[in-house]
Amino acid sequence: MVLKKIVKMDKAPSRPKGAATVAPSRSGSTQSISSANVKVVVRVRPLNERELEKNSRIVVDVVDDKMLVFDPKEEMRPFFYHGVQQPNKNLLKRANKELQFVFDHVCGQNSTNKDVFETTTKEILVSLMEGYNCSVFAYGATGAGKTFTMIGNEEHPGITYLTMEHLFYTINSFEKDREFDIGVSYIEVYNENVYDLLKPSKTPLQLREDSKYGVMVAGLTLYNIKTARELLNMLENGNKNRTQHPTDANAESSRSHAVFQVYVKMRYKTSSQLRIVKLSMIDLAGSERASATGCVGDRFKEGANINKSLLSLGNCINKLADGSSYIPYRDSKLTRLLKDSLGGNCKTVMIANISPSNESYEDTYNTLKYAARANKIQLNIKKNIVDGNLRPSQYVKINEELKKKVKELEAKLSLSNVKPQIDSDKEKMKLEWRRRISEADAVHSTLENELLGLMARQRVLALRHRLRTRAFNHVADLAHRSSSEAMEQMCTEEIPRQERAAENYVVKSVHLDTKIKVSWTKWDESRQKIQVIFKQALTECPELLDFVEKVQLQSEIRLVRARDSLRHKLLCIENEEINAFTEYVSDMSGMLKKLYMTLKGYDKATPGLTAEYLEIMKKAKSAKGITWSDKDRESDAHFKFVSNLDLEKPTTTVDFNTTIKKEINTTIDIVTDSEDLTDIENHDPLQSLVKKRKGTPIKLANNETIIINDSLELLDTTRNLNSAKKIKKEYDTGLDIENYGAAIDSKNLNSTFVLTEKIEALKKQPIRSENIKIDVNLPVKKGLFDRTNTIQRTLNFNDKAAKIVKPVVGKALPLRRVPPTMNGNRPAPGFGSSLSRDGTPLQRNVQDVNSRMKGSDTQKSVGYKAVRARERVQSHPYSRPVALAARRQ
Ligand SMILES: Nc1ncnc2c1ncn2[C@@H]1O[C@H](COP(=O)(O)OP(=O)(O)OP(=O)(O)O)[C@@H](O)[C@H]1O
Repeated sequence: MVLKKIVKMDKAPSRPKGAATVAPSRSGSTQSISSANVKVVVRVRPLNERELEKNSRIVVDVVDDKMLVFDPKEEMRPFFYHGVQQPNKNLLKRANKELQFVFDHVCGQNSTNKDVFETTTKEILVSLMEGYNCSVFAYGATGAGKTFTMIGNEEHPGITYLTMEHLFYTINSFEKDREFDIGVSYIEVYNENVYDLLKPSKTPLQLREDSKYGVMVAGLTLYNIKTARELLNMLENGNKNRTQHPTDANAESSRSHAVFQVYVKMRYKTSSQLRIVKLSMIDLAGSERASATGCVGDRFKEGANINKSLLSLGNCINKLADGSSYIPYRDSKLTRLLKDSLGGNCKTVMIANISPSNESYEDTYNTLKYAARANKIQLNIKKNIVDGNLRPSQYVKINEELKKKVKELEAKLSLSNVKPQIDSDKEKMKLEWRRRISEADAVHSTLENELLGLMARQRVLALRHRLRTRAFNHVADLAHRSSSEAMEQMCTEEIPRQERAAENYVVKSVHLDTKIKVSWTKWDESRQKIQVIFKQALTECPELLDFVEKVQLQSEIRLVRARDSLRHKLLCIENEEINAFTEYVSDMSGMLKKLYMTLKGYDKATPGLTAEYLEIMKKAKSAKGITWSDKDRESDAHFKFVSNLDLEKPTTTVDFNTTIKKEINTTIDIVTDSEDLTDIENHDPLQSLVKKRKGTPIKLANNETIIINDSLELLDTTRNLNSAKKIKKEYDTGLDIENYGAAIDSKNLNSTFVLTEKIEALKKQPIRSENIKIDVNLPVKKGLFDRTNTIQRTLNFNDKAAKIVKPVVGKALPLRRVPPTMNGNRPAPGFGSSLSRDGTPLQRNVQDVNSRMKGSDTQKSVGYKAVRARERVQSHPYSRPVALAARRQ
């Protein structure tokens, strides 16, 4: 099959910079084939018969496969003058040039075409199959062996045949995934004209250059061949058509440039992608000087054109090697034809053929210089490594040293190849640390969430109990001395319920405290463990800092979220409480107004009462709703406790109570009976922390009366139960409520004592449900153990050294009804007066109790009997006057 005319050249892919293979040379120089895109191989042919006959001096010394020395120094032969050996050299002898050349490869006189093929086109076939255009030039003077190298003969086929043979072999190996078409052409450029050697014609072919199709030879015939054998005949026939004329240098001197081109069309079976690459093998005309041919006329003109095109080729190669942007392809037909086969994406091999004989001294020298220009980059390398004064024998030594160095470099290179392994080891280590950190963090976060959950429960429980206690206070206050029904309900329902609640609270608190302690210990251990892991990880992989910080940040976020959640919960509870409290206060104020108006209607509103009422109105006005002072909140230890989640110090309820104790140095106000009890303001230094309220007078065994200084802010079961206890006592004994203080036994002062004992007992028992041992080291509270987030009160009733702290407002101090005076005069009855409503003079019970304690049992019994329950009701400041009641009856 004949492929006609136009062959579209695919743009071959550009070769990546520095992707060339670097091979050590025997001379120790290192060369990069692709660095200049031109590989230069020098082939030295053997001496021909004529040269042998002339006993020509060898002017080319091939040192190794990379290096040759042109015109090497000769061994000094003894020089005799008039039969006497002269110490100086032969002055008649021309000085040797001794030029060292290093090329990509040097083929010596004994090298075969096969050897040349191995070092030239075999390599570039790989590039051809990858899609690069390739060119091989045979350059040299006439008779230097160009045609022998390119075409050869039957016995020694040239590299064109060997290349095609190998090409077919390569194609076979690619046939699985590609389809190939091989087209060949054989043309010559003679006197700047192009002729088809396979289809001889006297009419030269025209070169066409198209932006789309590149350089084309119009009318050129491409022959499709299937085997290398077909090529041999083709080449033989083509060569016959080649312009040859005998010259002085060569009887069959080629006077034209023969260009053999192989077009390889590859179609990829999978993608149907088509690619056409071109291999050009050019047997150049002899490069000798025109004068050397001894030709004149047409032959001289041939030589001039040959030189012109070779000069042009040399210029293009030089420019390409220099990286110039402008390449003078248009200077000759040859370069125009080979435009797409030189430089750029093309791989070029120049085979410089030389004769070793001094007969061709100038031509050889010129060829070597030409080849060296083409191999410019390599020449620069040569200058660095070659000492001009070295003898060939020394090159062997240098060669060995350089080989050693190359081995070292290769070893280093292989070491550098280990780096990715090291990197991957580092990556592995990083991953391992990440895994360990993540695992430790997962465990830690679970423990942390558990701990935070328990602490939040503890806070919610404390707040709920506090609010419950506050509510109980109000009920107790309302029931106290109000009515027998209320007192009965208080004793039978409220007090037992509150006691049960207090007990439950204690159990739950202790239980939670214990769980928190256990959980915190685990959390703390895990925290220490993860800190160690962080430290180790950062020591070994500092790059993990970001990851570690991220994990730490996540932990902080967990804490912040837990705090938020707790505060939200507390806020909801307090909000409900505020609503209920607001309603309660509203009802209270309505009731207060009714009572005041009733008293006023009966003209019983005393100025004191009126002033007090007005004061309350004033406060209500300024209150503008319920305010929660920030200042008060800040100083409120309970508030601090419930609203904070401090993982560093997981305060237990017990710890919290201890803290309160430290903060508020609990004082028991022990007052002696005083006339000023009603009027004296409480100036307790702790007033900023706690609001004082009316105390409850208690008669002690040593005749002293104490008043427990209760705090509204630190509402506690103690006070409530004290209050409730009073009610209970009064109710159970039926004693006069105005003298109940004297009847209270200090041993049963309040039920908190009983609760304290129960707590102690609880502590000694294991908690069955959770199977967690209660920490027996919990601080043992003496006296009135505060299990209800209240002040711990320690009362030592036998302590004679008990200090009188201060008197407390004594408005509510019960007054004892005293018998009428002998003269029957009674003080004016009324609220706050020393007279009862029926006019019976009233006396501070403290004094009365004191006197009774000092008196006989009979006196005591008389004192108790003096007040009856009915009178007690009537003596209530808000009860209706007897006279009025009697009138109604
Ligand atoms: N390496 C070689 N081994 C043996 N003989 C060789 C070798 N090189 C060349 N010759 C012989 O030298 C002679 C000249 O060789 P050749 O024709 O190849 O020179 P040429 O460079 O092509 O000359 P021209 O440019 O004039 O065509 C031939 O007879 C060839 O057989």
